[in-house]
Amino acid sequence: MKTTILGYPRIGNQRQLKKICESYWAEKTDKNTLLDVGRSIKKDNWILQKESGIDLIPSNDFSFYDQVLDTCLTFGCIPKRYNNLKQGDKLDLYFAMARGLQKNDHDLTAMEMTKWFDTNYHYIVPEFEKEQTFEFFSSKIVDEYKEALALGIKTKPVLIGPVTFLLLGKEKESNFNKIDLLDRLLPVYCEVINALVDLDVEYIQFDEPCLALNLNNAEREAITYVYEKLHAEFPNLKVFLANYFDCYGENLETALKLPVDTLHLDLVRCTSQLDDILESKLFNPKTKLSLGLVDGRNIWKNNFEASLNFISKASQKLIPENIWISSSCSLLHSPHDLDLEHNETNLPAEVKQWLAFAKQKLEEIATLKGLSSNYKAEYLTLFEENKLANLKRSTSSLIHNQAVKSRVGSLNDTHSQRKSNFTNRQQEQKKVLNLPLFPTTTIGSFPQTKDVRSWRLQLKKGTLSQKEYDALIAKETEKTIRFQEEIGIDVLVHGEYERNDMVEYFGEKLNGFAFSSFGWVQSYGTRCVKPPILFGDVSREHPMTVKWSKYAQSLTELPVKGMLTGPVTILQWSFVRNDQPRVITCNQIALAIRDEVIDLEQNGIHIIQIDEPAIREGLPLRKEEWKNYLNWAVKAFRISASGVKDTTQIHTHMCYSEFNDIIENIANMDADVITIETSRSEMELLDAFVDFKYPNEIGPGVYDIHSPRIPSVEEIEHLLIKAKNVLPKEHIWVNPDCGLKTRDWPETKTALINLVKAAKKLRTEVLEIA
Ligand SMILES: Nc1nc2c(c(=O)[nH]1)N[C@@H](CNc1ccc(C(=O)N[C@@H](CCC(=O)N[C@@H](CCC(=O)N[C@@H](CCC(=O)O)C(=O)O)C(=O)O)C(=O)O)cc1)CN2
Ligand code: MET
Ligand SMILES: [Zn+2]
Repeated sequence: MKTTILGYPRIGNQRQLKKICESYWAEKTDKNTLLDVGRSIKKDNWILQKESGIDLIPSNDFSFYDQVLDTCLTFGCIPKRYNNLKQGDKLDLYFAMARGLQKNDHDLTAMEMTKWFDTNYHYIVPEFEKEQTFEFFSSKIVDEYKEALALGIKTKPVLIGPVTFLLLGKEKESNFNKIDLLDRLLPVYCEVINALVDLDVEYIQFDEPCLALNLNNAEREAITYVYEKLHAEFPNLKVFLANYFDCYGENLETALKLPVDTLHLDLVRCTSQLDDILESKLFNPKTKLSLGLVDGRNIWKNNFEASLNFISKASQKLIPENIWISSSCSLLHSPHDLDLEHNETNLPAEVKQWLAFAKQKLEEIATLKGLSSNYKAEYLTLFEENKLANLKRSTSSLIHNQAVKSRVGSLNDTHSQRKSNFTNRQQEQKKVLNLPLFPTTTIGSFPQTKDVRSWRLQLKKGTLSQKEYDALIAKETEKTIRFQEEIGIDVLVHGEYERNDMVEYFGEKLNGFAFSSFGWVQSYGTRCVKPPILFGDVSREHPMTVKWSKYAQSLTELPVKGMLTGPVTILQWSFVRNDQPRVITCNQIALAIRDEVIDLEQNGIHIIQIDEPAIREGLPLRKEEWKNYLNWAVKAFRISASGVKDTTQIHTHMCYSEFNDIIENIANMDADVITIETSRSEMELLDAFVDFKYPNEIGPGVYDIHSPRIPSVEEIEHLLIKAKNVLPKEHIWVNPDCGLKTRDWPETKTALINLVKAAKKLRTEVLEIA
């Protein structure tokens, strides 16, 4: 039996990669230093895995920005607008594709970003056209293999499989099917593989998580075609085929027939799959199985007893040499190292002993191997420790709160129903709010500058008192209110300066959560989150946001929007307990948010935004399970939003989501106003709302806040006219795609001034026509 993992976190255990990349972008660091930091992270990761007892260590799981963007570069899939950069430095081209480039005589938009399956990780969306060609453009995968080899480690390079790569991409023209590009892409895959085989590569891991989705026949046939072809071309290459995040489902038959060396199973997400495979007539016992037993998506200690049961089941049909013990998916989605955590207040020792981060997961994988070996005796203490920790968790008094359980138990339909329907509410709200046509607003956060973050750090260290900290935040909030007044925004926000993150902040205020100090997980590029750890029943002890919203409202006559994170998003972006159904946990959060909404209303806040950017991401990968999820997710949002008067306007916000498949459910959330991300796709994401005749008000984003690029008045106006042509004008709001926290002030100022100008121009035009 051997151990492996599918990938390791690459941001560095102190977020070294984030810091160096951001410094490089700011032209404060040179390229060599950047490359050095990259090399040292890779080296540390490889050595750590080796020392932890991982037998087959991945390479090319490192990335300076995103693994899908890396794949685009590997195969020369570079949109034409970057052609002028192709002769220059490849890393600069790469970052231009990721972030856009507005410098010298360049003005290039970034490529689109979207969610990686059901995770909070965002990948860069490949762009394909009908005449798309491919070439072996970047040798990163080969270079990294050599880099590890030089350290004496023969790795398993990781490559996104060609079918998944194509399916993740976007057809930029409507007259072809991207899957038909396979004939042009596959020869280039062969070239890349050839280069690796020339270096004596034994294993290549092909990630094909599209196998967890509902595929059509053509797509399934593409899988067969690819792996038969690779087998014919490279009969000695060991193909490690990785599916994860769900079962193979109706793709299992296809997978079992493939001439691959190893099939990887995510046994965390899909526990039934091992039986299905072992009992299948199609299963070739010479095929190795990689048992994904250690959860790459959550932070609870593995249950060794349960894992050993899987291993022993597999051992009845397979010789030990044909069994891999592995992580369920890449550990990219896990925080680095629990050993760094020493803050007892945030992470009590009792909770800490239930957890395992990436480094600890390596140890768990090695221990599972030990426990399945002839040296089992040496590992029995670890087994007993694991059993005890899991037992303690299941019986801990920290977890249960009877009052919360009974409140959730007594929820009924009135809790998820506003007092009147939207049309009535809209009339009532018009009377009290008195907003112009095309009202302007922002999504909530304003620049989280280095200063703001350093105040929080100083507060944590004790070098700033709470009072001093609050005074600084108040000043920043006031500055932001004044700025919005000056430039003519209609519905203001307070700026969210008091928050480290839109989920972690609420976690900190709610009972039932613990926090890490260094548990960073990459969300996109250099941006990371520290998901709070939801271990017990959730309740709200005190109001969480009233103080700052009330303060901001006291500064101005204009309406200030209250700002909350919705229950589904808090659930989705936390590490959630796995001892009860998610719907129950979600309803607990929904009730806490509902109480907060009511408190805001009672304190004079008449517009309240409940962000639900993760509602789409939480969708199960297989359509069969959508209905159930959408029912409870939409209901949880409604529970949080329905405690208020008709005159109180509820907003929601979503970003990086495709809405086509779920638009009916989005409408069913019945928010008075929804703001969505649409600008990178040139309003394409609006189509779903138009086709469905979305009944409520809507603010399609007209400023791509994930890029430092500043949109011109004309560009914004162009997008607004697009919206005005397809939506009733009384329903349209004007706002950026998402919050401004990742932006700097100079670009924010110019962009928002342009945004207000564009809205005003449109108002005048409409009035002139009328
Ligand atoms: N949870 C979550 N998921 C999300 C989003 C989101 O906002 N939150 N937005 C979407 C896009 N994803 C994003 C994810 C992260 C960030 C982001 O800005 N993250 C920050 C960290 C935010 C944070 O937790 N900040 C803390 C800690 C800040 C910090 O790094 N402090 C320094 C010290 C301060 C300094 O001097 O720089 C340190 O600890 O070393 C704070 O403000 O208190 C970053 O990576 O830079 C943005 C978008 C989708 N998913
Ligand atoms: C990822 S959605 C972000 C919403 C939040 N209110 C903000 O403006 O930052
Ligand atoms: Zn957003």
